[in-house]
Amino acid sequence: MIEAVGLTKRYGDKTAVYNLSFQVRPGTVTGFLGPNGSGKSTTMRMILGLDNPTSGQVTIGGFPYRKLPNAPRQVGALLDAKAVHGGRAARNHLLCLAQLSGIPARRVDEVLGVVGLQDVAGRRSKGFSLGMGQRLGIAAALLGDPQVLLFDEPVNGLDPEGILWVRNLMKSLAAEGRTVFVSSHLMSEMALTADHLIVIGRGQLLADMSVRDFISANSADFARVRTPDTEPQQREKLSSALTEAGGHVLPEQDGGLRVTGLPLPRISDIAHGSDVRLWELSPHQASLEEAYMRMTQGAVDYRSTIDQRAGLMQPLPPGYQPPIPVPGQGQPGWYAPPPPQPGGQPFVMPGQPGQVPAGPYGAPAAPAAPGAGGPNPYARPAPEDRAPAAPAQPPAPAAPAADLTKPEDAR
Ligand SMILES: Nc1ncnc2c1ncn2[C@@H]1O[C@H](COP(=O)(O)OP(=O)(O)OP(=O)(O)O)[C@@H](O)[C@H]1O
Repeated sequence: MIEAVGLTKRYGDKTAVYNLSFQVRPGTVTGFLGPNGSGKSTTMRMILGLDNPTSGQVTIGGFPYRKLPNAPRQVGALLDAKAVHGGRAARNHLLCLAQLSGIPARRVDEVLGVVGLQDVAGRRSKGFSLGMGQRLGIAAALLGDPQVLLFDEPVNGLDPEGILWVRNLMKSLAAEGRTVFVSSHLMSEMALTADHLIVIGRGQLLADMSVRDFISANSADFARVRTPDTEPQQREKLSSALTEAGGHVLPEQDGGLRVTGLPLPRISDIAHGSDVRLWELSPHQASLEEAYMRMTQGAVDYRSTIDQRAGLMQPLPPGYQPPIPVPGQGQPGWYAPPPPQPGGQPFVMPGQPGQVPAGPYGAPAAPAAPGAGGPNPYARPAPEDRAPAAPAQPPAPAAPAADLTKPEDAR
C-alpha cells in the first residue's frame, strides 16, 4: 500500500502539491487524475524518493522509498519513457537495470516478451517510436516483479492494440494482488481500467472514491425519452407534463428529450397519464470525462481561448439535490445532476464533512491549519484534523535507478 499524509512540495514560490493525504490499496487499479500541472508527476516522484517533500510524508508498505529494503524488487515505475540511454540496445538497457538490482538476466528476456519487444531487443532505443519507448519503460517497471507499480501516463503514444494491452496488463497486475497506481489524461481509458480514483487539482485532493461513485456524484445521470417523430405535439405535451412534475427537460438534437430529476418509472407513468406514446425510455450515465470536466473546471491552469467544454457538459438545473452517493452503490435510480451546494458534494476535503473546495461550487477561503507546511497557497478550506507536522527529512541516500525516472535537479 502507498500512503501519503499531508504531502506538500514547494519549488521556490511555486506550490506543486499541497497537504495531500491518500492511500493506494493493493488489488485494485487506482487512477491518478488531474489537469496539466496539478502535481501528479511531482507526487509520483515523491513516492519514489526522487523529490523530497517540503512537509508531510509518503510511504510504501510503511517505509519511505529510500528506506525500503531492496526497493527495485518491491516497487517498479514508469515515469518518463524517454529517460533511457538511447545508444544502448533495449536488452542491454534492461540488463544494466537488472544487474544494478541483482535481478537475474533471464528476467530481462521474460519482460521483453511480456511487452512484445523481443524481436527488437537488439536495437538501440533511440530509434524506437514513442509507443516502443513506452513498452520499454513498462518492461523496466516490471523487471523486479514488484508488488507496487506506478505508471505515469503509460498509454501515451500507444496504438489501440497497445492501449488494450496496457489496460489488460494493469488489471491483471491488480488481480494478482499488486498495488497499481496509474496516471492518465485519457478518461475513456481510465473508465475502463481503474476501479478507484484519486483526483487532484492545483496540488490538492479533489476526490478519492470509486470510479462509479465519482461519475455518479459528479454528473447527471439522466433518462432519454423519445416520442413518435411524426407527432411533434406529443413531445411538447410530454415535456410540459414532466416539467410540471418537477423534472428538468432538455431537448436533444435528434428530437429526443434528456430528463433529469425523475426516476424512470415516474416518467413512464407521466407519459401514460398524459396519453403520450413513447418510442424510447432509457437510463443513461454520464461519462467519466463529463464527470471529470465538471469536477476540475475550477482547477484548470492551462485552457485554450477556444473552450470546447460547452458542448460536452449538460447545464445544471438549479436547486437539485440528489442523495449523497452510497460508497460502492452510487445513486441507483436517481436521474439528477449534482447539487451546487455542500452536502451532496463528493469532493469534500479531508476532515471537513460537507465542506466544498473551490471550483464550480466553491467554498469560501479559510486560513490554513498549522502543520501543513505553511499557509495554503490557494486559500482553500483547511482541514481541522490534518496530518501532524512532517518530520524532518532524513539525509538523502543515493537516488534510485536514474533510467526509471528523472530526478528533481535534472528537470
Ligand atoms: N523541478 C521543478 N521546479 C519548479 N517547478 C516544478 C518542478 N517540477 C514541477 N514543477 C511545477 O509543479 C507543478 C506540478 O507539476 P507536475 O509535473 O507535477 O504536474 P502534472 O500533474 O504531472 O502535469 P502534467 O499532467 O502536465 O504532466 C507545475 O506547475 C510545474 O511547473
